[in-house]
Amino acid sequence: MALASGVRFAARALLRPWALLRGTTLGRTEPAAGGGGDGARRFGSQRVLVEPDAASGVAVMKLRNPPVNALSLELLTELVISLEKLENDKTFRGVILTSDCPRVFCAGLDLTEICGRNPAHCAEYWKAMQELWLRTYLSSLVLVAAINGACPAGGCIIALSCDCRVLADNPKYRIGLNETLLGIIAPFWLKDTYVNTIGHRASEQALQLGSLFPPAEALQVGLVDQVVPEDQVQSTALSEMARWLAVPDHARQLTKNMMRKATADRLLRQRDADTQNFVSFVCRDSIQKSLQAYLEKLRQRKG
Ligand SMILES: CCCCC/C=C\C/C=C\C=C\CC(=O)SCCNC(=O)CCNC(=O)[C@H](O)C(C)(C)COP(=O)(O)OP(=O)(O)OC[C@H]1O[C@@H](n2cnc3c(N)ncnc32)[C@H](O)[C@@H]1OP(=O)(O)O
Repeated sequence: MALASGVRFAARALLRPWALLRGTTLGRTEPAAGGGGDGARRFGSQRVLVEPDAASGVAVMKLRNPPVNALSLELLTELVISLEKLENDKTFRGVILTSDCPRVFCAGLDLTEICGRNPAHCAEYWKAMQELWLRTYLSSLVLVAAINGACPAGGCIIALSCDCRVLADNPKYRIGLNETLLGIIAPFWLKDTYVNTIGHRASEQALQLGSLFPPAEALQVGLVDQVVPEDQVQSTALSEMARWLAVPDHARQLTKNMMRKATADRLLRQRDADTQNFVSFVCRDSIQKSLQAYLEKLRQRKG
């Protein structure tokens, strides 16, 4: 009951994002720990914490959906709204995207959103996923992913939509698109994003094998730009940000658009068909069974 109303609330907000601003902490600012002036005030929502620094024009956006930052409908909605809010505020030129959950950047799709759900819910969920990807991939802001934990599947896609990726050097923090291992297929726009980042041959191999790369291999294949000790992820992300912000915004933004527009347009042209494909695929009995089995395996793995 509570979940159903939460989902309806999130869905309404996706259509009318400002609806979510009422009755939540989103849009409300509060002093950041140890902060004083306007530049140190933070805002956010239940699942996304935003720490803006007006002086530098950089905000740190933290995913906070424990235990593993699975991309629930609510988290997707709140991420889109928080990003939009920063984009509309001309004070900000860059965002560092990171996790507030220990050891996990983002576990990808929230499998409970597509297991045992009706087609209408799966469609609504997938549209929210498309929306987040389009918003991040085409964002006018510089986005740096400070990857401080495991980063499979949908988590990897969020990181790949950023302009630059810094990964903590921990063998448990693997990154990649592992969909095939769940018996599902990455949609074409995830595949395109992969190819745009690591090239065709490497993507062909990694996608079919469902490879999750440990840090050194992720660096070697070009999936991330830097691998650094865990306690240096944030500072390195800030240094990267400074490098990107040294470029005039208009030139960088137009260049980003030139590089990414064709890929995004491909999804924009076939958004409804992509949604229908997704829904008919995940609602198949055989796919539902393999998703259930995968979730069960994850639950049993514990302890
Ligand atoms: C022909 C047309 C084709 C059209 C397209 C069709 C399909 C496209 C489809 C999809 C694209 C999919 C992309 C995805 O993102 S799928 C999700 C893939 N994610 C994973 O495989 C990650 C799974 N999780 C993990 O490996 C680990 O949890 C992780 C390494 C992230 C963290 O490990 P840790 O040991 O810290 O935590 P756990 O004990 O494993 O988990 C805690 C808790 O969280 C639950 N959980 C984990 N991941 C998910 C998830 N993705 N969704 C929902 N719930 C998750 C886990 O079950 C535990 O729950 P509980 O036991 O505490 O109840």
